[in-house]
Amino acid sequence: MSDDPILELQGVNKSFGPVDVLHGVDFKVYPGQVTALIGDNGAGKSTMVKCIGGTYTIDSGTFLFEGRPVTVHSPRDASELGIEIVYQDLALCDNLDIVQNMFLGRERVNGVTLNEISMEKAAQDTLKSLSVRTVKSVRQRVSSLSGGQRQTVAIAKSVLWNSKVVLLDEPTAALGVAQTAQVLRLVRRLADQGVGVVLISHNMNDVLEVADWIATLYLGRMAAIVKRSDVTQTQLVELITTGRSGDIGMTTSAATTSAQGGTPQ
Ligand SMILES: Nc1ncnc2c1ncn2[C@@H]1O[C@H](COP(=O)(O)OP(=O)(O)OP(=O)(O)O)[C@@H](O)[C@H]1O
Repeated sequence: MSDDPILELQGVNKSFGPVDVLHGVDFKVYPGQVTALIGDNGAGKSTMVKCIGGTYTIDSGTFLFEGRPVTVHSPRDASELGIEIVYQDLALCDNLDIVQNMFLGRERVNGVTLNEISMEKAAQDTLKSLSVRTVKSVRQRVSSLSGGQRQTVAIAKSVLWNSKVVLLDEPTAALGVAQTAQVLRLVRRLADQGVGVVLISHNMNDVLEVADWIATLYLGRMAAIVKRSDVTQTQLVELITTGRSGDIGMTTSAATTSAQGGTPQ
């Protein structure tokens, strides 16, 4: 497993007119690990995710991908690097089946139109590689799937396209207990395949269960990035609500950088 981050933000700032939203944000995503991104409403999580996904362009700071500075000006730039965002409202088409959804807009690869049989097999193989057993047939229409199954299809789609970093926006927000457990297992398997996973979540139980690293945004600043094993739920709640927690609270870039000096054991 690599000790080098696959994606890194250094001192990133983003404003909307007079509204400063992100201030000097540092962030790292490691391949094969889950980094949770948490913070109160309005802390700047969505803005940060949209900067990573190319919906917004950063005003200043450095965006590194696989160690090289990159400019991400559009979702296309991000997806060409291998960055995929699975939004909460899942961009799936209800009237299409699982295969059609997984290949939507990408039916041609390197100028070659894929045939139905190869698309069906690729969809099946991807679900199998993630040990997904809850989906009976890849020819099932998405409208007939449960919330958990829909999340599964959206996450599997990112694997099918060899994404290197996948950001999941509140993937369990609308799910019950059993489906949440299923999706969290899938999140772990995604990381086990070497993907750098970012989990945006308000749910502390989910975060504590699945994350390797936890990054807390507070009023647009990175309050702390800590190893899951080094933090308690109480400390996380303090970080979210005050930006500090005893000796965990770190508001400087230097502190954040040293906190992420290595991968968790
Ligand atoms: N396009 C915009 N123009 C002006 N202000 C914006 C814009 N987008 C976000 N903001 C402001 O930036 C701040 C951070 O918003 P953002 O949606 O990134 O927070 P969040 O952490 O994702 O919140 P939530 O958990 O509620 O989704 C908020 O104060 C918001 O009002």
